[in-house]
Amino acid sequence: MPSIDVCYSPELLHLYDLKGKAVVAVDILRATSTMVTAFAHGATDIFPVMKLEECQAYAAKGCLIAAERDGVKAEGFDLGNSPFAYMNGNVQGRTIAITTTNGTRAIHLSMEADEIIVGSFLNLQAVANHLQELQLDVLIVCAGWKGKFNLEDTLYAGALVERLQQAFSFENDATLASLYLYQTAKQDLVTFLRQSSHVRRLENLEIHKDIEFCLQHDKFGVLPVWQQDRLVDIGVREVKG
Ligand SMILES: O=C(O)[C@H](CS(=O)(=O)O)OP(=O)(O)O
Ligand SMILES: [Mg+2]
Repeated sequence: MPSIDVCYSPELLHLYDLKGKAVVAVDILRATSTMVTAFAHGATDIFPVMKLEECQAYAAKGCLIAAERDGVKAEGFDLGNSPFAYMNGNVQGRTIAITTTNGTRAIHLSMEADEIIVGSFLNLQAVANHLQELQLDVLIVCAGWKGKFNLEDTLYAGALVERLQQAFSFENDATLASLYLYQTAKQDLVTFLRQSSHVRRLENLEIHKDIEFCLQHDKFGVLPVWQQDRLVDIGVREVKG
């Protein structure tokens, strides 16, 4: 039986051997939720990049360029990090280059894995189904915030563990803790996260609509995976609304 484990921060990745594993990179608020939303609305591929200048250079290649710093769209970019900015037909058939504070970094630091999958509550079951087919050991990599633990990515880890617990073994405290946290909070994730650092940090930016959106389960069947130098969607292209 393959195993499942949770890494609470990209800064802890040096403790794990990623070879032979499938990594699920997660940044619920909001980078991976936004990437999943972009694919669900027709984006063809996504380049997650670390630096603003690197991202800007993709404009010359015909890409839409997206950047978030301090929770807001960086100046001179087409898009920020709100999923709602990707829903009005503007990303249909387009390639996107994106850089955010935490999510794109988590993806880049996971490059040694055999497979990198982008997870969010929005495509929770699509990820769970894929992992059951793959039969690789799984490491859920929480993007956290600037190297620190966060609640929202841990809740997602617990939700994925709950869906996979019959088919995967887990004998580590990180996985158990994420599962227990999710089971405590799942009746009302929005209320549970009210005191979280992300909600408090970005409260003035009025992103409550984004938070409620990103906490919806199984809205999309998309399955972004890393292929060669970019993310592509190998899931079911179905927008439920
Ligand atoms: O845009 C977001 O929601 C966050 C902003 S912050 O760094 O958590 O303040 O970025 P992300 O890379 O999606 O975590
Ligand atoms: Mg985040």
